[in-house]
Amino acid sequence: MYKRKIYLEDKPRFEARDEILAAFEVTPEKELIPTVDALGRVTAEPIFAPFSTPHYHASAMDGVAVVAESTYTAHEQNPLHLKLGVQFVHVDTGNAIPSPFNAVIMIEHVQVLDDDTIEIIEPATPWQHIRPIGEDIVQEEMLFPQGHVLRPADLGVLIASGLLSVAVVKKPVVAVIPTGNELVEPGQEMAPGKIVEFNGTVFANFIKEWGGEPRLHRIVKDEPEKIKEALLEASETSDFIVINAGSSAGRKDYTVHIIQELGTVYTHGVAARPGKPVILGKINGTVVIGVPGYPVSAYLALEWFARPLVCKYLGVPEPERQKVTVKLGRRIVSSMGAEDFVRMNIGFVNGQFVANPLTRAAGVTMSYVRADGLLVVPPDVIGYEQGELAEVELLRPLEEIRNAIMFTGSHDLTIDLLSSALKQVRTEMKIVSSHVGSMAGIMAIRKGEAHVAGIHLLDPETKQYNISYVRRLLAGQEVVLYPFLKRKQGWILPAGNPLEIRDVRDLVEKGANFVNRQKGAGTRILFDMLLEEAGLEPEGIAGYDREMFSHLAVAAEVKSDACGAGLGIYPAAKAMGLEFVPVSDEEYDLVMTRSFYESEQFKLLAEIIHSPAFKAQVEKIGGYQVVENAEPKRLAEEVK
Ligand SMILES: Nc1nc2c(c(=O)[nH]1)N[C@H]1C(S)=C(S)[C@@H](COP(=O)(O)OP(=O)(O)OC[C@H]3O[C@@H](n4cnc5c(N)ncnc54)[C@H](O)[C@@H]3O)O[C@H]1N2
Ligand code: MOO
Repeated sequence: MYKRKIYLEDKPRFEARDEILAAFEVTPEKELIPTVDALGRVTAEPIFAPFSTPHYHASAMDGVAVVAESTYTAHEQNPLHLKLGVQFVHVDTGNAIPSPFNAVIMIEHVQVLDDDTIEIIEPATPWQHIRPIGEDIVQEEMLFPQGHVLRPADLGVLIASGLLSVAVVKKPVVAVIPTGNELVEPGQEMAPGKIVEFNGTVFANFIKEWGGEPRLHRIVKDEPEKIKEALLEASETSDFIVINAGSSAGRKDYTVHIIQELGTVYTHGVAARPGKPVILGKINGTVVIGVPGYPVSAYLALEWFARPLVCKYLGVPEPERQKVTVKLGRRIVSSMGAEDFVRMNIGFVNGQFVANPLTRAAGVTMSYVRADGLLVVPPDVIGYEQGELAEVELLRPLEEIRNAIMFTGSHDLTIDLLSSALKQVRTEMKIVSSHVGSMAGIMAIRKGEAHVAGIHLLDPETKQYNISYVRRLLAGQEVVLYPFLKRKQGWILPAGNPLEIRDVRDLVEKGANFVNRQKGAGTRILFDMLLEEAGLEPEGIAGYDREMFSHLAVAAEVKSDACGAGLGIYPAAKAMGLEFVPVSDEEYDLVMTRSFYESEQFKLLAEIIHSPAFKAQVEKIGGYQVVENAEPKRLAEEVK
């Protein structure tokens, strides 16, 4: 029985990395492979040209080959006539130049008088339009040094030089061992408590991308003997080992003890999050990296420690990510003494890169998938204020980020449809959305942190949507309120509407359990207005204080209670198979700066919004209508 290990170290990441790199004693092997398959491979030795290219004097143009010295008298006033086979021959591009000829005249500069006579009015200079032997490659020249990563054009040079096979560094074999009793192989039945093993596939493909050769092991149970057996076997057959999960302080986290028993543990725990509980050690002369189970922690730890080993084996430098300075759209808090890796969405707004953090939960794979970049907060920094500038490492090409439309405010299903329709017509464009609610959306526009925000805010006094809020919160700014959708708000009720709820009074009279939305939500404002109009008090509503943060959460609550009732949008009721009784049409509009409104990007969006295909898609959801023929309101002009 192993004692549970409770305390992990907080070793600086680079210290841990240098130690494991030093412990990884490599003797890279060479292999001879066909040149046609050598893309991305690393040359194992310098490569020399066995012969020159071209290997003969070749014509560089279509024309005639002449002896330059015999053309010197040619002049406009003194045209020179040359005879075929004696004073000239015809040549095409690439043809060998026969002796004694030493120059080519382009066919355009030749007057053909008859089948075997031409006239020229300009002399040729020796070697004009001839590619001499070795113009491209000289015999014995070094084509590539050792450690060169072969690109498509490099393969061309090798083949042209007759080198049909090439000596490259063998790919390091990396054993990938997933562990855990809760794991099942992909495709197997997933009973509650079972998790499909997917980290292994991700690791294998990262390793492939970096130039290694992964060997994905089947799942190993959390049993010390099984883990030991897998590690020992892998230590014989691989250059290094990546073992996943069981790295922390849980009751079944044996890995660290096993590595200790079989060899040495250099590190257990680095000062970086997520990814902290990493294990670095060696058994049987083979380096082992124990990466945490949580996917995002795992991917980061793999990159910190496995990538340098692959690069060391191949003898290539570790690539660095492109960095860009961004303005932070939100405050970022970080722990003192440890690095924090924050996944960020990035957009290009008003000539500046703006970034917002995604969730920091290490189990949310989509946060890594959706991230445009990583903000690495150093150990001695406790965070950044909103609006501060910081440097972010990019996970996507800069162009992709530059072309993204930053959407914020209240989320709606139709924004995803809009995004995919946009991508269909302009492959380089996309919408990146962060959902912060209508009010925060308006503030983001005010601070120049997004291009466009979706809002639906009812003014209880004027009974109008959106305009009064925009006037108040964006006073004096050059913004446009663009009418977009009407969506049906209504009662969300158990299937068949057993309590026969028709209006707000019925909630009280028929004893329904209401499910409310959080303060500030558009739907909450609507409900309070309905109460006031009916002369009812919040205290009279059972469940008024039960607050949910989304339409779907309300619907889920209603589904679990035969007397439940909520207020929300139709698609939420439909998704849960519930009854929907319409109450009002809510106006969901877009607010944006005037410069974005006038941009090509928005013109394209507007075109899509009003296209028959998009309208049909939106109406198919149910409870939605695209607003037609309504004038966008330009706010600053109104104020002037
Ligand atoms: N008391 C403490 N508990 C934990 C600590 C700590 O310091 N003290 N650290 C936490 C941190 S941080 C992390 S990260 C995790 C690491 O846990 P393990 O490496 O022991 O991993 P497991 O608990 O076995 O798995 C966690 C989780 O990861 C998913 N998983 C695992 N393997 C796979 C796979 N092959 N494919 C897909 N997903 C996988 C799975 O959802 C597991 O539930 O520990 C914290 N706890
Ligand atoms: O630090 Mo753990 O590695 O968050 O997920």
